[in-house]
Amino acid sequence: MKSFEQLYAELAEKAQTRPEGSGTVAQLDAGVHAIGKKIVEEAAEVWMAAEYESKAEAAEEISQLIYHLQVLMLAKGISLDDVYSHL
Ligand SMILES: N=c1c2ncn([C@@H]3O[C@H](COP(=O)(O)OP(=O)(O)OP(=O)(O)O)[C@@H](O)[C@H]3O)c2ncn1[C@@H]1O[C@H](COP(=O)(O)O)[C@@H](O)[C@H]1O
Repeated sequence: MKSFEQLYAELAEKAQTRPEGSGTVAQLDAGVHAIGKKIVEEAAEVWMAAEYESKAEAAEEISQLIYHLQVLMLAKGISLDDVYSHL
C-alpha cells in the first residue's frame, strides 16, 4: 500500500531513471495525447464502477485514475504543490 505522495515520488524516479519494462516510461513516451485518452477511459471506468460495481471495484478504478493523473502531471512537469495550491 502507498500514499498519493509515495506513488508520485516512485513515478518521478521512474521518469528519471527510465528502467526497462516500466509502464510509466512507456506512457510518458506515448505522450500527453495518449495519456489524456487513458485518463478519460479510466474516469469512465470509475463512473461505471461507482454506479454498477462494488465499492472495492470502484476503489480499484479510482486508484488507476489517480495513477494516470500522476503520469500526466509528470509528463507536463506539474508538481504535487502545483496541484495542492488549488485545493
Ligand atoms: N498504480 C499503478 C497503475 N494503475 C494503473 N496502471 C496501468 O493502467 C492500466 C489499467 O488500465 P485498464 O484497467 O484499462 O487495463 P488494461 O486495459 O489492461 O490496460 P492497457 O491495455 O491500457 O495497458 C494497467 O494495465 C497499468 O498499465 C498502473 N501502472 C502502474 N502503477 C504503479 O506505478 C508504479 C510504477 O509502475 P511501472 O512504471 O510499470 O514500473 C508501480 O508501483 C505500479 O504499481
